[in-house]
Amino acid sequence: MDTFKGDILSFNMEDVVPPEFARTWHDSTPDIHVIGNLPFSVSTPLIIRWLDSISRQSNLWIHGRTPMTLTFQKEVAERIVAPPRSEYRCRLSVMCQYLCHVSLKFSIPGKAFVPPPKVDVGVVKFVPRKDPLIRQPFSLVERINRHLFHHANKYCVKSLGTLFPPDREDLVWTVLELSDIDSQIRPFELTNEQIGQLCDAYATIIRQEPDILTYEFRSQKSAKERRQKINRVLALEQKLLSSSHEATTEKSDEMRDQR
Ligand SMILES: C[S@@+](CC[C@H](N)C(=O)[O-])C[C@H]1O[C@@H](n2cnc3c(N)ncnc32)[C@H](O)[C@@H]1O
Repeated sequence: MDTFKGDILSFNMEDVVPPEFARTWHDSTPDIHVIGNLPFSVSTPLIIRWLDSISRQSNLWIHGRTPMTLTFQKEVAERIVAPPRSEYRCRLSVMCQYLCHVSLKFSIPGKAFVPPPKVDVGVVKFVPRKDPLIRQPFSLVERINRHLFHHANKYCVKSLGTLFPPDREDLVWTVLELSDIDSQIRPFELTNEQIGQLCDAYATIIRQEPDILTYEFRSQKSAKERRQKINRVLALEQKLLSSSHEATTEKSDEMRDQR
């Protein structure tokens, strides 16, 4: 049996598989199974990378819909499989579920490991879907979900507002109209299919107005915060200058009086 050593985050598994195991995407799953007892620090970034590969049918998934069974911190496993309206529903739920059938197979108590982690472990099986539930590029789906779940419990209209510049609020209403989504539904209540409709509507808008894709709410927000901070420093400087000016004036008045 061959052994490979390396960083799993950058390891390309494409050449590990003998060609006779390869299947086409729409065939049944190949006789290959990825099994990993992952360190918690690696599991989430790794699954995101592998989901990106699944969406492109690259890396190991060039050989077909290879399933995976992987360990996660129990709470992360709950998030991965969380249905709409669940308290665990988040960006990770949608990113995993739109590309894969996911199931929480079982949990392992932390004390079963040596050394025991402080939390329990959830074992999740992923089987790539023949047809993804959302037919848009992974980066676009990722962007929509990042914005949507930034305010998972507020009305959708608020989360969607962060996708567009403040003077283009009209586009929020266009997205809602095109996707036929109620502005008062909350992101954690949305089904994967509804999120797909939002992604399609957003894709339609950026085809017409590509600049919108580069709008970053966070950098706008931090630019605004930076401006506010600079203004506060300038105001403080001004205050210090005027109080030292007052002190100098008082002192020269005092000296004049003494003279
Ligand atoms: C939870 S332990 C599992 C050990 C063993 N595979 C088992 O099942 O008992 C995770 C292992 O992943 C290794 N590891 C951590 N980061 C890694 C990375 N980026 N690439 C590959 N291995 C990594 C750690 O050194 C550790 O041995």
